[in-house]
Amino acid sequence: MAVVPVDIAGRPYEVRVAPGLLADAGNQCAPLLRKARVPVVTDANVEAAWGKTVDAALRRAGFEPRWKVLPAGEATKSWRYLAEVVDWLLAEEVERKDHVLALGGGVIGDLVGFAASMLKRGCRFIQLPTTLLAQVDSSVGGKTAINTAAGKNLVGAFHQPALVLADPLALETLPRREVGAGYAEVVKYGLLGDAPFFAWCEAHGPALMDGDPALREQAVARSVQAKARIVAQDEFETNGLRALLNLGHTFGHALEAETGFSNRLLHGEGVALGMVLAARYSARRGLLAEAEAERIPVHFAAVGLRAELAELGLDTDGRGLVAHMLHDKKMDAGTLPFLLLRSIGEAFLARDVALDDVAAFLDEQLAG
Ligand SMILES: NC(=O)c1ccc[n+]([C@@H]2O[C@H](COP(=O)([O-])OP(=O)(O)OC[C@H]3O[C@@H](n4cnc5c(N)ncnc54)[C@H](O)[C@@H]3O)[C@@H](O)[C@H]2O)c1
Ligand SMILES: O=C(O)C(=O)C[C@@H](O)[C@H](O)[C@H](O)COP(=O)(O)O
Ligand SMILES: [Zn+2]
Repeated sequence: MAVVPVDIAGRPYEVRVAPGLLADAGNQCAPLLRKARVPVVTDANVEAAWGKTVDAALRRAGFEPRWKVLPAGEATKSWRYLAEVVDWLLAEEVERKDHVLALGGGVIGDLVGFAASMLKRGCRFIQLPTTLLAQVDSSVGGKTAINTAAGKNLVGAFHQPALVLADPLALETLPRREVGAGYAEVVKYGLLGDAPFFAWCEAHGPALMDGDPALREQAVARSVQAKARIVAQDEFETNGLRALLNLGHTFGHALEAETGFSNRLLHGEGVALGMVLAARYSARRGLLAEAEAERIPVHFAAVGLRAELAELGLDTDGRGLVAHMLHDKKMDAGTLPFLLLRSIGEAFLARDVALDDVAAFLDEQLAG
């Protein structure tokens, strides 16, 4: 088992990565659980695929799981389901020192983490991530949120989990499209700070996508190590380091908003397109060699991820996409810092980007 410590000051925790962790969830969580009754929140797809396994694991360890099953999909990260989860946790008489289990992808993790952050001014929670995206990114680092009509993740809190159990076996039931979305966030770690890891992705990405369990486990462990290093040094995204994890997200979140947070574009798919756009925009400004920038869409195409904005068939223009960006949480006194690339493996926050220029660039990309 790989154990990655996340050294957050005052609230350190472990990310454990190993096949079979879901089937052993009761024993893994037992030292943290104070009562027989254990609240578990999940979505309908995950319940169908892994509910019995986790239920049996908890019962074998002497617990009585209580289940709340939500609809699957991004629309669940909303005021409506936040209220529903909080009311349910209150009805279950969850106390501050209790732990809520979040079993699912980033949608469940973000929603349950946010609910836990506000329940009785903060109770504990454990992440049991079941998507590649959640295992490599969303279950670690304590960003929790819901979406609102104004945009992505606009209401939320920093609230760290007490433990993360990443079981690569969970990925065996995950649809290929969802694996691709999670893989985009894996590639992100290479692009933002680890050129050899991007080269590893170029070499192994197609086999990873095809299901190679050893490669998936390596990708999860290496991604979590990268994220843990960053969030331990900048938990609240204040010193510029954690902002690097937002590479591709200003473009990506605008695309998600434009497509209505729907199945038309998954978060990771938006991030993949967003990283291509960030790289090409960096090249347009003379910061990055064009040939380097083009390695990114070539790699995404090789693993079956859409890499061309024009292929999304959006009915908008550059200004329309830039309008969504004005809600970005990086906005600072009316200017929007952008994550750009100096090379593959070196992202940085540029504070001199004019939104009119971004809109003009996006018009070109939309036209293909
Ligand atoms: N907090 C963070 O740091 C952070 C980081 C990255 C992304 N996110 C957020 O995460 C969300 C996306 O997460 P996601 O990609 O995991 O999506 P998701 O939670 O919607 O899961 C994707 C789909 O896969 C299904 N599923 C999950 N696990 C499964 C399994 N093992 N077998 C079969 N089906 C399974 C789900 O029911 C869903 O239909 C977005 O809202 C994004 O903003 C947050
Ligand atoms: O953990 C972080 O920090 C990230 O930025 C990880 C991103 O992959 C994730 O999508 C995050 O939710 C985006 O952050 P936001 O602050 O722009 O909502
Ligand atoms: Zn993301």
